Amino acid sequence: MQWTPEHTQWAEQHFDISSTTRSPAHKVEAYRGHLQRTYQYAWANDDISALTASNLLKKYAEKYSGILEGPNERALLCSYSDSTTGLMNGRKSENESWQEGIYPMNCAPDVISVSKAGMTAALPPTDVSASIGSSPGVASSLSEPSFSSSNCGSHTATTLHSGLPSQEYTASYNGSYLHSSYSGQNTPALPSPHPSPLHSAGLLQPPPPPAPPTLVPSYNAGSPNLPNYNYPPTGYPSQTAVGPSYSPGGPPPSAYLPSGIAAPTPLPPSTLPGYTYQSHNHTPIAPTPLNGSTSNSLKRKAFYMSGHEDMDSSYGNFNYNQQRSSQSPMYRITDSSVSDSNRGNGFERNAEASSLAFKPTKQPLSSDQQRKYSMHSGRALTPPSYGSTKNSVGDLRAGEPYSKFGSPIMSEQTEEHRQHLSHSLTGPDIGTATSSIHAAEEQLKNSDSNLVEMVTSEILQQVPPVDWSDIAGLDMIKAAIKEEILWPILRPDMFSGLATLPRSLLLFGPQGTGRTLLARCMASQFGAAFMRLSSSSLVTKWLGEGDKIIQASFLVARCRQPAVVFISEVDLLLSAQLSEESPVNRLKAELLMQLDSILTSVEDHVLVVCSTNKPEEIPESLRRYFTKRLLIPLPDGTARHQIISQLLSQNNYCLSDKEMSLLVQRTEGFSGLDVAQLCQEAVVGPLHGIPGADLSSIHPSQMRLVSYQDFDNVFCKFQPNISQKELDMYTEWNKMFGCCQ
Ligand SMILES: Nc1ncnc2c1ncn2[C@@H]1O[C@H](COP(=O)(O)OP(=O)(O)OP(=O)(O)O)[C@@H](O)[C@H]1O
Repeated sequence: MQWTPEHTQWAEQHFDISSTTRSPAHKVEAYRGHLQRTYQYAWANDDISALTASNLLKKYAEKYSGILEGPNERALLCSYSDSTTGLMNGRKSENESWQEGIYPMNCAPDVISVSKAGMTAALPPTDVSASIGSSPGVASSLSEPSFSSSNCGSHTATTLHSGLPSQEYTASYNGSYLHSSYSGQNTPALPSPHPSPLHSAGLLQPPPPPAPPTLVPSYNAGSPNLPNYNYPPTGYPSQTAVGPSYSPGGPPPSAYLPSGIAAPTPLPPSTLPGYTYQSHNHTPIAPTPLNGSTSNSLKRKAFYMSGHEDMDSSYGNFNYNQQRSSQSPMYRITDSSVSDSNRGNGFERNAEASSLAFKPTKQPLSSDQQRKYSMHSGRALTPPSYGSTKNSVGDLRAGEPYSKFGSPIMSEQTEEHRQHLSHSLTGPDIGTATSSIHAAEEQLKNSDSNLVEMVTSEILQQVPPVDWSDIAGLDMIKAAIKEEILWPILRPDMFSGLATLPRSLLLFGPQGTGRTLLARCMASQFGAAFMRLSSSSLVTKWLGEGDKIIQASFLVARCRQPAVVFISEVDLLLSAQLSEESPVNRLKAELLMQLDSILTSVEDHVLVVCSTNKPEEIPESLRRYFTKRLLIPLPDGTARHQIISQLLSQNNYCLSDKEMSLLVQRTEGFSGLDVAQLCQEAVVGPLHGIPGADLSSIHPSQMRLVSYQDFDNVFCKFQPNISQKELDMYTEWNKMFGCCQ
């Protein structure tokens, strides 16, 4: 239809558009003017009838006059701005402060560049249905394919947004930055086929590609001591770019593809020069609290199953080998005095063995090593401990008597930790966390010192840090953990929409599939203390004082927070089969009490990770204690290949591609642990047949290479330990109660 002067007259009868002042007293007029222009724009450019346009104008004039004249005028303006005008054409009011406060793209690049991981705050309305506790990041990343014309995103676009025309600005474009609560008011979607003037003017261009991540948590870059640390790069392509979730005028270049939340990257340590995270003034838009983790999971699955090679660099398979900063505390293993075997690639059996809880013969690490590990694992993303009094503390590290305990702070790290904390925790968090620590310290002082000492030496683990790349396969699980556990805890300010932070996690599935590795990895990523409680030890060896041990462990965890408490075989403690007289009930009651307090506490930074291979034993009423329940399956072919390659890379071997494929085939149904043990048996094959006397003098280079025959010889010792029936049971349980199908 044609624009005629009558239209202007009509509008003038409805709005006073003469005011040009911006004083608060004229805000109503200014805003009305804005609305009028906005609607004119849409009206003049769309095929709607004059009558419809008039009705709409009238309707919104009434609606907005109510808003504008209300007591919370400013807030309401902010809340509704994008959902109406944004939907129209993306234009904003000339009112500067309104623009600053609202326009999300101003802050998105900042947030993105800070996270270096492609986290977008944009959540299209299509995703607002998911649940609290589910990751907005997932939603954002999975819904991004509305830019379906892009090479990387197209595969998901068709499945997830098939209803949306590609290469077009749809209503979801402008609304996509809104938290669901912003769109509570029904707004007519008057699609504008025209790009925003800001776009046209080039004011909303995607930011330049962010600098390559420099704070990626890995620690062997360039270290000559860790030549075999990482998996072959093929499985873990590097992160190429992150970008905002829009692209004016057409499909974004692939480098700007919205790629969702990438691997959590350590928050920049305070020591990094030029770090300006705290300095930007934009408040990130609260991501949408999601309902329905299932939909998330399905999206994630679709994402992963539809050729994620193109995109995984910015998602689950973030390559930690890239661009490591020597200044990041995660990479500070430069001291050659720590042997390779202690560097912790997750495949180090000695390290594994040394981490068994309650093992009295465990050799504690030397104090030097302890300090190194605490430096590495303890300062990755957030400080392992902090407090107000420098030098007021003893360290709860292994072997230190309780009498030395005053506070969990390692004195020389205190200041740095506090600075870290100011980056990772914001606002009141800092105060509350510190006060929570002090409270825990007081309690600990009144506890049985022998018990505390036992806990700090046996349960508080001094194990090498674990990187995501140490864990073969499990891409979806790793992505879910990063998005739904790590990020919300690391950046609570960005996840304020979540009613509760996910603080407890149940990893269920067959044994030996890497659940402990995952828990250790989480601790490493958090820079958290890692505490490992073995339920079987608690209910056997420590039954008499098991409840006190649990209590003391959580107390120490609070003192050492951030901390990850890992409880293996938790079904033994929570089983529905326990008789009323069973002494295990005391342990169960104590554990539930501790879980309750962790779940309800806003100040504690303690994550509880439990594992079980009998999830069905956990009574229904207790399932709720686990905010997330993730099935950790047997490794698939690719993961088995990675495990074998990784383990063999520490030896001289000779296997053709065909033989390797055969090994992968023959290990079908094996757990990761089975595969690891098979390799360990096979690699000693060349030693067989060498006379004992010669063994002491033989040089490694004189040994024959490990061959397929060595594997063949030991295969008979290994059988898949798990039946198809059990696997089906896990799948069923996962379907009913799991969070990641
Ligand atoms: N996905 C994996 N990637 C690499 N190694 C793995 C993986 N899964 C298992 N392993 C190997 O198996 C060993 C045991 O793994 P882990 O202890 O984490 O399993 P788990 O599920 O906790 O088993 P359990 O419950 O029996 O203790 C690891 O040290 C590692 O060598």
